[in-house]
Amino acid sequence: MKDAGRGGHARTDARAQPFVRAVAYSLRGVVYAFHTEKNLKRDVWLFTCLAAVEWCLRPSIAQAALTVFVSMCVFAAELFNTAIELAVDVASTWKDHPVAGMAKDVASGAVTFVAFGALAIAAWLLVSDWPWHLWLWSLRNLGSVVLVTIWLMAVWAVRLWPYHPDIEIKRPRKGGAAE
Ligand SMILES: Nc1ncnc2c1ncn2[C@@H]1O[C@H](COP(=O)(O)OP(=O)(O)OP(=O)(O)O)[C@@H](O)[C@H]1O
Repeated sequence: MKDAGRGGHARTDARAQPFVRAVAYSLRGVVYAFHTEKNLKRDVWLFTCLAAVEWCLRPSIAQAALTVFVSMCVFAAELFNTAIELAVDVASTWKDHPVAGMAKDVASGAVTFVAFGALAIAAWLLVSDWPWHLWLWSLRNLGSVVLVTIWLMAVWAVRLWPYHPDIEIKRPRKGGAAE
């Protein structure tokens, strides 16, 4: 990693309120992860499919809120995993070390746990809404549609937010050759 943290932080206006700065830093990290991590990109599409299903089946507002919360947990778990991977790469200087490998495996195990929980909840919601009806063009449970759509737009806003890699993160393990 070249000039990792401080160089990028210096670009955020130092005169900004601490809260605004904190949000800007968080957004920077989230945008980085959503542009570089294949798992997060896949999760965005999975959540888009889930939203489409909810537009059609129109679950109750409580069920829709549950799916939004669960998807937040999945995204958060992926973000923690990404942070841990980066920290481990820096700590191990991209060299093989059994502890570094184990740390990454544990972090990815945590994501797997959350993902299975999310799948179980999605399955339970689908089963509990049986028999399914296509409510796509009706006004039924409109609050659910609004909630899911707002969260979907927020997720896609982060995914499509212009990403300017102001730091260079090299992960030689993936490319094969270490520098
Ligand atoms: N420094 C290391 N030393 C030993 N093993 C490692 C090291 N880095 C990664 N590994 C092993 O390779 C696996 C994949 O690591 P990598 O950094 O490529 O993650 P990734 O493919 O980006 O994972 P994810 O798909 O969760 O983002 C790890 O789970 C770990 O078992």
